[in-house]
Amino acid sequence: MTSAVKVTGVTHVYVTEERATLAVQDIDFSIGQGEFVSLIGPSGCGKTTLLSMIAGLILPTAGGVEVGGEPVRGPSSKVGYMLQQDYLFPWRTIEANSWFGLEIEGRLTPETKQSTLELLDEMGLLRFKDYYPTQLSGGMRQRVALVRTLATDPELLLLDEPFSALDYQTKLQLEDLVLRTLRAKKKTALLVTHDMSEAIAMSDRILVLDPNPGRLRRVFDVPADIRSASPLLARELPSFHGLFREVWQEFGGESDADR
Ligand SMILES: Nc1ncnc2c1ncn2[C@@H]1O[C@H](COP(=O)(O)OP(=O)(O)OP(=O)(O)O)[C@@H](O)[C@H]1O
Repeated sequence: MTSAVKVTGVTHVYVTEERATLAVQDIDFSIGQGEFVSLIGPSGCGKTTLLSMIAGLILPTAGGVEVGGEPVRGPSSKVGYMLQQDYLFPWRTIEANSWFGLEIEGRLTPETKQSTLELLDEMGLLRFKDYYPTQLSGGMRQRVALVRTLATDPELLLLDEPFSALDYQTKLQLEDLVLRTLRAKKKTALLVTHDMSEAIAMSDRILVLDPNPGRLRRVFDVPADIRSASPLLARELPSFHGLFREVWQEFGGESDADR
């Protein structure tokens, strides 16, 4: 079966007038169709660099990236991006913000408008369609950003800390909504997060990166009982706590057993 994402021997060096920075080196991994994978690691280990290469925003210095079996040579409508900030246009209504990606791709038709309204309905936002972003809460705005990302029907979603600016309760609710939606639509997702609990609660697999330069340190498979639970209930399972300890130790943390 073709991988949804294939990263092979990828290295990226940022070159400026002052210096060259080896951001990531010799990274290999693939993501299966419909799989949800998280990328975690200390600040500066190259998470955003990797996402940018998969999105086709920057090119690898060495190695290659494939999405849906085709080499990535630039941005593509196969890939959707959701970020920490929602980047909604304040002068556009929620409905018009939701269409934005379709408009840019020249795909705004009565049918795609209708399917966007259906997505707004799925996210519990239909009655706010004529509101403006400033009239919505942070969690609602991120739900609009999710609708805008899904409206173009990408195969792959790149999620760069989309929950990190939200309060804890809203974050858990949105994690649940995003996971249910992506599973139902059989989308492939790669999430960058600093939150180990979030990575464990949402993912099928977790990739841990080392910094300076960014390298793949370890891959964790998330047990089936966690994967079949909601992100909220997953956090109560004994296997969740076991995996949390293992990942924590990988980062150099201590457990009670070490003391
Ligand atoms: N545009 C750029 N020009 C030069 N160096 C860069 C650029 N972007 C990132 N870097 C460097 O590349 C390395 C990896 O950065 P990157 O932003 O990918 O890490 P990250 O893991 O996403 O960090 P964080 O968790 O803090 O967001 C860092 O050393 C960073 O300083």
